[in-house]
Amino acid sequence: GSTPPIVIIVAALLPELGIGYQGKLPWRLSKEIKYFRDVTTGNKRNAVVMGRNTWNSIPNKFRPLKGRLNVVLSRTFQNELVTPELYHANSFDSAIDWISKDKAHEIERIFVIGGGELYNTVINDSRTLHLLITEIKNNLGEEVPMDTFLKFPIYQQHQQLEWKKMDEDKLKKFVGEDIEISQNNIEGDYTYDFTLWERT
Ligand SMILES: COc1ccc(Oc2cccc3nc(N)nc(N)c23)cc1
Repeated sequence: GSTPPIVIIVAALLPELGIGYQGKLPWRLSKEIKYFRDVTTGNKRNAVVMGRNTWNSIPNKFRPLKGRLNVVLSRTFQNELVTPELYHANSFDSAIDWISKDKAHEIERIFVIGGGELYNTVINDSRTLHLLITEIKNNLGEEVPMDTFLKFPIYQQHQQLEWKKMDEDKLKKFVGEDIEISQNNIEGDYTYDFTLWERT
């Protein structure tokens, strides 16, 4: 069957595009987590694809992420449906192939949810057409400890940009009208905006 749209969803600290420190998110932004849960859950069944380290750092009681087909990638996995909510795959391609063939689950969207290694591979996959990036800024301009960064070629001015940031109307249409989109959100030391980027 045809492959459902592949969407990267990530929250990153500008300008370096930091996303983590020692396997954890450096911030706790409650409205942002609600946005992540609501967008990836959606109204029809979606898949969330993640690397093994990301899966292992989700507390047991919160995994699999509920209401979504969880797909975990590891080079040492056999390709197998472990439970109706959990698929193991040994590559991104074999995961996409299985999801595309799997009629039982009619997946609407495939969300890539981390971590860094998977993000930096999937951004270069021509099948990835949408990025949902929560752009975070630190209000105090202080250094936030980070050790994982997005290598996304989208903020460079000089090169012919293949990625374009869409306006808020397109973001609202993409995530669905029942998702509350507020901008310039302030929580603790951070201010953040929800953005949608499309490959031209
Ligand atoms: C440690 O496991 C996980 C780490 C990160 C993760 O993804 C997210 C968690 C919380 C909020 C998130 N927000 C956005 N915009 N994107 C993600 N991928 C998020 C999901 C699981």
